[in-house]
Amino acid sequence: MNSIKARVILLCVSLIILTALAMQFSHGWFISQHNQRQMNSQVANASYFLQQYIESRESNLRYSSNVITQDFGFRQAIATNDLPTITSMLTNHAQRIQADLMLVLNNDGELIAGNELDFPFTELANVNWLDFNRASEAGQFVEVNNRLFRLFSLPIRAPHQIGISVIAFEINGMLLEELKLKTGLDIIFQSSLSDLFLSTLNIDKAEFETILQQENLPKLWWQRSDYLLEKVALQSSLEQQIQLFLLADLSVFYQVFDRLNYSLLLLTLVIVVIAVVLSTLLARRLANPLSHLYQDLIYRATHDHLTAIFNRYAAIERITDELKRSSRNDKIYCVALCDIDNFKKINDTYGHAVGDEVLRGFAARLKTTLRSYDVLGRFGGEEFLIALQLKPEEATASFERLRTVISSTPITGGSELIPVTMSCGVCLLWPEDDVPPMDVILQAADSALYKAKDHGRNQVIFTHIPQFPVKEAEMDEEA
Ligand SMILES: Nc1nc2c(ncn2[C@@H]2O[C@H](COP(=O)(O)OP(=O)(O)OP(=O)(O)O)[C@@H](O)[C@H]2O)c(=O)[nH]1
Repeated sequence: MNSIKARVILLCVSLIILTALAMQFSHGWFISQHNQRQMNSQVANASYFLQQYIESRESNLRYSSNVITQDFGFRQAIATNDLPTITSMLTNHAQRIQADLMLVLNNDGELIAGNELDFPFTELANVNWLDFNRASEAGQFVEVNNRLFRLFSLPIRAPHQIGISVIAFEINGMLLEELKLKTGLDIIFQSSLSDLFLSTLNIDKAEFETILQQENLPKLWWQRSDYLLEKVALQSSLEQQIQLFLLADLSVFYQVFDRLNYSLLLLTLVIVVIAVVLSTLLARRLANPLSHLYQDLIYRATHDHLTAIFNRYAAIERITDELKRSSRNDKIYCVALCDIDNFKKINDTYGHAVGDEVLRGFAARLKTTLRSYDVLGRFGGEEFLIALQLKPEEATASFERLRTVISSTPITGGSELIPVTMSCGVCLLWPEDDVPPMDVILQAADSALYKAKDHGRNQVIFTHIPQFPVKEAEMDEEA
């Protein structure tokens, strides 16, 4: 592919991919930050909602419980320690106000009676009612028979305090599921001292303990936390043994996030494909004229405009490169300067335009005679530079053939057929010798050319660089 075209396509596609990647990255970063903020605020709202729910249910019960604590018959039953009456009244009232637990303590905090329960009444004896009573103004979470209750107390006065009424509602699985529906989060109550564990998650206490111990923070920027777990500070729970946790499952958020990401990725791919197509079209429109211009410039810089062969500098450059790179082994390198004989006379006789035509014809004839990998360049004026790689025994014949190709047939100039001869000075370079500098080679060839002119023109004179003696024997062999 044209290199300008390839570069334009590469540039456009790289820019698009870079932009798309930056978009993906910033989008991912902002969404995940947004998710994190959303989750934090959802957890905070849920925590507030839970506390409000518990407080409002508690205050409703407080209000309804006042009816019994102020009931004359109830107070009389307590004063006379009429346990059957107290139990029956507590049971009836508890059913009416939907309290799960209604107890009566004496002023010393000892349990006297309670409503009918679905677990042995003796379990209540395990609760430290004295401690509970001390902090009874605020509601308390208390574990009874491996079940969790929210309790509060009310004094029973007649008019002096004759006992304490304890009222509670149970926090059970059903209630937690209901609260989960309202908050959207998983709720976990557990005791730090016993086996009590209530949760909307499908795991047991041991598994939850493992989750608690795990560090849930992602270590690397592309990693994600699967969940957000927050401990809710309970205002008061006896000896702080009851703990409440809220857990947000982040996978739901990430599902939406991933779906968005995949559609963005797809969009990016579509954009990249469109970019490739458009940049190819753009590159074609840009590159074609540019590459023509570039090739034209290169051609002009390296070719002689009259003869359409290499100019002096391009020819010298190629010869220098070949001398550096080529492994000539058994071949010699011949650098020749060939000059049209008495060219001034042609100009003078036929005019400059015909002279130009002769120069063109001369170059063209040499070009068709030489091999494609031989170097032919216009050295200046009517002087030409030729470089051939030959076996030593081929050198004389090859240059003689060139000389004869020129002299044997006249060159057409205008309506004239003009006989032309050339003289050549050839500098021979042997493969085992060091390569002399180019100007030294050219100078040697020029001296040989001068000799050829001096000896009557239309001939080829071979030479060598003085410190690189010519292998006479090999040349003679061929001659
Ligand atoms: N038409 C034409 N003439 C050129 C061009 N470049 C150089 N010349 C002429 O070539 C002639 C070269 O003349 P000389 O240097 O005296 O050489 P010569 O007449 O060939 O004589 P010898 O080289 O000694 O055989 C000059 O008259 C230049 O003006 C060219 O591009 N076109």
